[in-house]
Amino acid sequence: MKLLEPRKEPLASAAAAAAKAPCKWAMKKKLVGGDAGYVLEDVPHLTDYMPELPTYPNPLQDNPAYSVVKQYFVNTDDTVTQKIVVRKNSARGTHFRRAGPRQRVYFQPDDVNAAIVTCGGLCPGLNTVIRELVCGLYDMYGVTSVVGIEGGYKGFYSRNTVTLTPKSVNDIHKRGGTILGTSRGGHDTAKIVDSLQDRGINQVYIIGGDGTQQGASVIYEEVRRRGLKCAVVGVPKTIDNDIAVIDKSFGFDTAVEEAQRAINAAHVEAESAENGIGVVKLMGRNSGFIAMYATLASRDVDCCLIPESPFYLEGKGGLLEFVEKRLKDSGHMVIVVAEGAGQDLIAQSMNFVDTQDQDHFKKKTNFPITLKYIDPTYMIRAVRSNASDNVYCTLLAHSALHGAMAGYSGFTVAPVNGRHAYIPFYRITEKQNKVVITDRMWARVLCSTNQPCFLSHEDVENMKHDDDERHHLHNTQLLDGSPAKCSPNCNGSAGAE
Ligand SMILES: Nc1ncnc2c1ncn2[C@@H]1O[C@H](COP(=O)(O)OP(=O)(O)O)[C@@H](O)[C@H]1O
Ligand SMILES: O=P(O)(O)OC[C@H]1O[C@](O)(COP(=O)(O)O)[C@@H](O)[C@@H]1O
Ligand SMILES: [Mg+2]
Repeated sequence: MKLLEPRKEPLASAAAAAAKAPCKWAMKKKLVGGDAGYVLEDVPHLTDYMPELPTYPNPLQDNPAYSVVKQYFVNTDDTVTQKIVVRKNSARGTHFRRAGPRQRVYFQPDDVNAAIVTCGGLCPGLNTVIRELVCGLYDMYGVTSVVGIEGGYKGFYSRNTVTLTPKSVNDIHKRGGTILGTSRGGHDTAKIVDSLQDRGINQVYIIGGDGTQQGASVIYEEVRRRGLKCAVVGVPKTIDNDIAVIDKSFGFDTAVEEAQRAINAAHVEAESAENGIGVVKLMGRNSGFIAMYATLASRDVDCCLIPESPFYLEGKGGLLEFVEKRLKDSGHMVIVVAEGAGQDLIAQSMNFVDTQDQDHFKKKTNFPITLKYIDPTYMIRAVRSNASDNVYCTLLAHSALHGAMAGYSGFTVAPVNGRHAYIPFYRITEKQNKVVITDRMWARVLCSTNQPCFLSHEDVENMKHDDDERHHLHNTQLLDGSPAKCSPNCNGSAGAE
């Protein structure tokens, strides 16, 4: 395999490209430079536009549960590195502010009026995040006013609020969905901020995916424009695990686990029939992470199809040829298809998956098959979250409310390389995370299924080149105007290995 030549001047060209096409966020970025190429992509703080705000001692220091903690509070200078793999001469690169409780807070418990809203599609763990926000605010900070907004963003101006107490949310983590309800579709930012003002809400926790976080970012801008003391905090949610920068989204583990049940059923059905094919359709309109991880976890899958990896049906090296070969070799097979995979092909030419058209396959291959199609799409996201997601959701909720109490606003919270961090909205909304099919993880899938990659050598080389270009263009501008240096081994894609 051809190795790529080391790039000669990636940093200079990246800086020049950025200068030519300044991103719409350039003015809003809060970047701080340090030694050896260190960059902090900081999040806004209420004091950015309300410099005189008073502070108070953090009530956590009097909490008996925390009395044994060696260091109660996160050092104000602590940051979390975005890139964990470095070389001897690497620039230190991008960092985010470390999440956690601060020594001084900007809200007194009695003054806090918090609101929680869930938006977008469902995801296991939504109720756990709600529960832990409520209990955390009550138990750690002595807050006693928390309301839920029903029905997503629109609920701010079309519904009454519901009072949330530790008692009312006590068991909700054992249920799927969201007790608050959710919605897609548009919303009116001005009306939402009017509602925050009218109700005296000064901390708002917004749980949702990329669309929701973009909405939260605009809400934050409006809150700031009006000069309100209101912390706007995003908690990222996506069943597809397609949010950039963060390690993993909550509910993803649960979804992959639930998908195993469908794959097992498909395997049993396929094994029991002559030339049995079990097809499982999983969520993932744009990103194939659920299909990829469910395939790797199962070991019963013969072929995994995801939106990021193009494939073709007929002819040499096509899917049908592979299916025929695998059936001849082992008498049955399991195919996992992410819903966005080969959309054009499936719609236009085959109806292989959607109509269970067994005659079609027979016509094409002269080969009798028994096809069983399982569609657990909504089942994998409607379940309650598993133990590991419950713990994850608890930490997310705690990190979120520590940030709000400490006066940060206009940020989202998530683990980056295992440590929770406060991330500016633009970093998680500017780009969707996708499976990189030139990374080792996808190779692991191909190895485990032994399926062809359905790509020519030339396609693979072109993709590698495109990835390389993208990674080196991922640069940024410091507050003093100088370009922050992207390190020579910047891999640019969160979660990639
Ligand atoms: N680009 C956007 N800018 C501002 N708000 C948005 C944007 N996209 C979606 N929203 C708001 O966020 C809500 C949820 O978005 P949606 O894309 O449906 O789900 P998700 O947050 O899971 O991606 C929508 O109801 C809409 O009001
Ligand atoms: O039917 P709905 O509610 O639009 O949801 C389906 C879609 O939402 C997704 O699950 C992604 O949503 P999130 O990333 O916001 O969780 C897609 O995979 C799927 O196509
Ligand atoms: Mg979305």
